[in-house]
Amino acid sequence: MPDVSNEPATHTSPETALSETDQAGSILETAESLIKEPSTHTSPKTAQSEINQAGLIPETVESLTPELATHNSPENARREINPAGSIPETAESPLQATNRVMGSVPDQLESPAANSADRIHNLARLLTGQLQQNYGCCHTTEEDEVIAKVTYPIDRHSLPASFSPPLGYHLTPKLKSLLTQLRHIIDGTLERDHLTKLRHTLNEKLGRISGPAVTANIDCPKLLARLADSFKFVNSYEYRAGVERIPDDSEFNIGCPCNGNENGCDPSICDCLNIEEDSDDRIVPYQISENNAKLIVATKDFLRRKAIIYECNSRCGCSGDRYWNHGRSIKLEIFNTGSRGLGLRSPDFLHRGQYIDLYLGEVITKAEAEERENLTEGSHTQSYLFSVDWNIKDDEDEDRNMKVVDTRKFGSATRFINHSCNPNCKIVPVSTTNHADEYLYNLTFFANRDIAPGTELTFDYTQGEEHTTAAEVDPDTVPCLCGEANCRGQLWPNKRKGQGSKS
Ligand SMILES: C[S@@+](CC[C@H](N)C(=O)[O-])C[C@H]1O[C@@H](n2cnc3c(N)ncnc32)[C@H](O)[C@@H]1O
Repeated sequence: MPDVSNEPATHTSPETALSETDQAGSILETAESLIKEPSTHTSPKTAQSEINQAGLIPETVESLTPELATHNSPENARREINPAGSIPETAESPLQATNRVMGSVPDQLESPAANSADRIHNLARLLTGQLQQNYGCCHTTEEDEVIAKVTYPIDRHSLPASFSPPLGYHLTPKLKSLLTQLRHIIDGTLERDHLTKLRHTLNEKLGRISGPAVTANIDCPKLLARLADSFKFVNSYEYRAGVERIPDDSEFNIGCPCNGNENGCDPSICDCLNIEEDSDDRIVPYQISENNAKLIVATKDFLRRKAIIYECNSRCGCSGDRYWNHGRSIKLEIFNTGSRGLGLRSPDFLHRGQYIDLYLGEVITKAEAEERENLTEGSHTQSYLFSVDWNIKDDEDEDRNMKVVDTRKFGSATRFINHSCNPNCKIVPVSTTNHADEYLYNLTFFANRDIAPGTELTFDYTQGEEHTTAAEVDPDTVPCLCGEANCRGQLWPNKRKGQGSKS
């Protein structure tokens, strides 16, 4: 690594000089082509007028380059900065001179009026002028090319490969500083360009979700990249190999005998009205919302129960249009919660019992879920598996028939719903068009209380299971950061990572 500092050791230590050089790496690369040309192409005078043309520097070139002020030819300039020669003695120290010179540059470069492309362009021109002054090189055509490259960088790799001053020359502190600034500005621009691209990609993906708008408000580049690059939003289940399904036209797929009147199905005969687990109660799960006559919501009583909904459908005597709110009717926003990764909220007011959305993703077999879980075990703490196990009776049944919804790579917006020990949503199993397929149904979110706009939506990942107490926290399990007064301290008991279970 060459010594790139011509300052006395007291001003720039070798370590600092080296690290500055490293920092300026890609700028040095950018500037390489500037110094390949012989010194005859552009005189210092031309350089000065070009720099002034750029509208950057109110002062003269001489005032910006005091070490050159007394020299009119590149020859002299070369001798001046040649390490073999001596730095002329002036009234001020080299550091003072550098500070004085550099002091005026950042102000202009940081002008809030200038956008990043302008700033790069201006800085590149300034840098070009400085290189011309110091090394007496720079061909206008080549300069234009370099300016074009740094002004409109497509990516880091489009910049030239390396830069070093001509043999026997050192970079002045001012040039080093300019190069470093250019590097920072280019880096900032590349990052902003990258973020803009990611946002665009993500917005396109979000735009393909059916129903009211789903938006993303994500400031963290890493989270944004994860979502834009490696996640696909889906509007229905994605069935994977080995998942067996009973066809919709199966003879076992029958509807209720109700002929449907304005009171809905008859609880005494309706086969769709669900039967609560461990009871013979037939429950009517819906009612018209007390606060919004146009809204059908899950009843308060139903939200307290552990039950599945068999929704009436086209095979029913009532023609299936009575109880159900078909499709999502609220807007959603994915946002960065900070400590718990991404989360979900709605800008709309949600009424207690209001249908929110489905939990969609890849439908896989239990064996496949175990394989996927083993593959990711230990590499992260996030889990996106939800068991569809409402009708599973025993271990054998589970091994043979249980399906799991995996939302790690494919999913709906609800896959961003985080856990809370005091949740405002509930996930309910809902069988819709195919009541015959007892091993496959929808996982459906409802508001279990009124929810103000902008409130994070949460549900209990161990809903329906026995809960541990805060005193029983397993230090090896995923700690819960819901922040509620009744927080149990962990997401899943006993190191369990899968979050799904019977509701
Ligand atoms: C289904 S994802 C929820 C979305 C997730 N936050 C993300 O950024 O993709 C479940 C994961 O979110 C995180 N998480 C959810 N609720 C949490 C909580 N209360 N405390 C800590 N982490 C939580 C855990 O990493 C968990 O494995």
